[in-house]
Amino acid sequence: MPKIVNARVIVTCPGRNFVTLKIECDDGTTGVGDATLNGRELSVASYLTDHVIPCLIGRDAHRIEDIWQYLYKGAYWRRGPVTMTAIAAVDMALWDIKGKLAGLPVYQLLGGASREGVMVYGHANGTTIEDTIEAALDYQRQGYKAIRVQCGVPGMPSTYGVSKDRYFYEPADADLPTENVWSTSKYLRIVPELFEAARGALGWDVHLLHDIHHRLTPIEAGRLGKDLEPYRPFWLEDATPAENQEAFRLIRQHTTAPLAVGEIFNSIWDVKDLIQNQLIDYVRATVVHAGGITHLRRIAALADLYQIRTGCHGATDLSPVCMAAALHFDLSVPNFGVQEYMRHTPETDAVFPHAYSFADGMMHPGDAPGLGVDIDEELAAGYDYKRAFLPVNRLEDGTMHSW
Ligand SMILES: O=C(O)C(=O)C[C@H](O)[C@H](O)CO
Ligand SMILES: [Mg+2]
Repeated sequence: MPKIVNARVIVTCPGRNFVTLKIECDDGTTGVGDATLNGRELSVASYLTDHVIPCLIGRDAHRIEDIWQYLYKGAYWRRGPVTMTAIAAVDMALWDIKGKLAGLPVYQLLGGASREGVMVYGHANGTTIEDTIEAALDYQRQGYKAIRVQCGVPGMPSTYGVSKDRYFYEPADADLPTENVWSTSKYLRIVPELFEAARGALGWDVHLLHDIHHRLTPIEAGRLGKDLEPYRPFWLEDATPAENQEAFRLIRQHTTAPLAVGEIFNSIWDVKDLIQNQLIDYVRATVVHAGGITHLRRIAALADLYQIRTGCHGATDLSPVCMAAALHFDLSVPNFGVQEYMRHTPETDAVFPHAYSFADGMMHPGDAPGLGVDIDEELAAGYDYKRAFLPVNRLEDGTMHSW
């Protein structure tokens, strides 16, 4: 048996913070797992170092399911983003080790490829509709088959999804939370105009996506869905906060726009009612925040019964280790829908050398044994952790709102 003899957490900041778990077996085989929780990074680092790693030493690295159950049930305190991100990191690292020992890429261990490649969507954004369309045309020229469109809201100094850089979006931008301002009525006016312009410029052969980022009430989301229906959106994401899964029923009653939700979900219980009542079309839970490949497969299997497809979160705060794990998952599950791909900076890519690749709107995890990704520890050591927070959001009168 490959016995776990060592595990350590590596915190690095090649442009943004990443937390990585590296597990080592007695034969020298190592595996890596992403443990990054944006804006709360050190809590997961501590959870792993202080409470998980001591329990891993001496265990059989092949027993992925048993270790998952041990960490989930054994903590007594179940679920939550910190716990589930820590479990995910262990799970990813163990799949990586199993693949390396088998001499196979992880997707082969998950049942093999169910498709030739993984369709990804890129992020087109700009302060104005014109800038956003220009960015979207650039993505279309690069071969993207699916593009998320977000633009600034006139009268608002900043808007979610609009970045300073064309390709790299970093919302965790300050060592104390930046304060944004939000107006639902102004937002609801601009988005249909954006979609009309996007269809006019890009045509109908490209999928258009949009992220509402938890800001609307269910009935406001129903209104927006209706307004966007003529432009055939691929999905509307995070229309309303999802703590109350029932809220999506009201949106569903008013629009046929497909609904996606789940990037902040951490377990199957967050999405169970949404799936079983067929209130959504895409589940956005991803490997790092939802308990690893082992747990995400369980979520996908439940979703598949109800013809709901996957659409994993893939923003830049999910490290290339998570991206690799997500691509193995995406390639193998029968009910894959789309994968988000917000590319990492060259500094990040250098710290995490990886086998995955992009061509013609599709990605592939590559055929290196394991996850096909590693961390260059020497390079990582050159980038010290830098405290960073996600923004907070207020209405124009100062009331706190969801960011
Ligand atoms: O990529 C998306 O759809 C997001 O909503 C990005 C999130 O704001 C980001 O990952 C938060 O850390
Ligand atoms: Mg989102």
